[in-house]
Amino acid sequence: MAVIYPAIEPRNQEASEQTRQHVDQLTKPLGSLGRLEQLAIELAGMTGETMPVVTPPGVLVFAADHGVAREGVSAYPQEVTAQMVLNMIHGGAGVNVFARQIGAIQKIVDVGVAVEVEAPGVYNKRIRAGSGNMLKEAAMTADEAQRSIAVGLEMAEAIIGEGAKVVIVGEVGIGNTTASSAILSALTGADPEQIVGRGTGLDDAGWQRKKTVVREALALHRPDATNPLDVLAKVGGLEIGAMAGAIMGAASRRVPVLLDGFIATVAALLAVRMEPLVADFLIAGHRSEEPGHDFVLQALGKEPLLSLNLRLGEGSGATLAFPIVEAATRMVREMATFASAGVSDR
Ligand SMILES: Cc1cc2ncn([C@H]3O[C@H](COP(=O)(O)O)[C@@H](O)[C@H]3O)c2cc1C
Ligand SMILES: O=C(O)c1cccnc1
Repeated sequence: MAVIYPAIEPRNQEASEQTRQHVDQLTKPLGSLGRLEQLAIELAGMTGETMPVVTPPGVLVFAADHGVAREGVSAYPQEVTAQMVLNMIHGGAGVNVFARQIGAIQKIVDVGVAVEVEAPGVYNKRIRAGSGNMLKEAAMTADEAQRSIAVGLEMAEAIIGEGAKVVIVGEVGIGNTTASSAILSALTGADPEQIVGRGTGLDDAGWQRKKTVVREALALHRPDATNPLDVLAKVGGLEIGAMAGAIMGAASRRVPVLLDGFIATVAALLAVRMEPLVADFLIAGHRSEEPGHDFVLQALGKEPLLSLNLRLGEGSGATLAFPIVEAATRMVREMATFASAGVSDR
């Protein structure tokens, strides 16, 4: 299968400029709403609407397992992935709580959990029963990597078709901070020593082991930094490919993407390396505790909205940041101007 990447248009500069002029007429000292003003101007460029609407948001959670989990690189066992998928179907995961709070459309997609979770409500897009152990073999074939991207593209279309005006991508997959770290090292040349973190909470010995696993997997496969698909196939993960596809799909529909933590942001970097204009549609939701997150945010040139010491994933940090994004659009639509309110301008 050869996945065809959708065309992506840059931001609409005229819409941004009109929104900038409107924001400067609102009843507040010039520039006093700081980054909220910048956010409104960026949202106008992304959507092409001078008064953008971001409700309802859509949350896509992609789930898959990782062969590398067998190397003791997570504080939790692999069964947790399937168990958390079931928990999400019942609405009990962190992301579900915060997604309900913001009135989000939610979808949970199985791209390759080790043991199939048969529950109504799970989108079955299984490509294989977990990726290969990157320490011994490629995580996926090139074909499987392309199929994972296609799943993301399809799910972005589905949630946008149901009305989502912002897309949040989340994930669950024990071992996926190892895969994300390997992708980030492969794409940027970052030293694993600097970007590999403790994930779910590894102790010192586990953390050292995880760094060694990433270093050895990269030495074994030598992924081509200029070929994001090669990187995804060799040291990536099924849900990470799907997240990259969904991010690309949203960007192609001019729907802003609100990024979650380390894993989602690494998926965004993959998407940007595939189609650079994707970067125009990204908003960084929060800064995760995972040390590689700061590194990948810098690579993308994005400053996060929140810094709450989160290290959960699932899309949780992005759902928490959403009210700020919504506030930026309400500021544009609902605040009075100096003229309309009869307030003296300077
Ligand atoms: C109960 C539980 C719920 C989670 N929700 C997200 N993650 C997060 O932790 C995992 C990645 O960390 P590592 O690479 O260390 O395995 C992923 O499942 C991610 O979504 C969870 C992890 C656990 C244990
Ligand atoms: O930042 C994240 O996305 C993250 C960090 C730790 C564990 N799972 C996810």
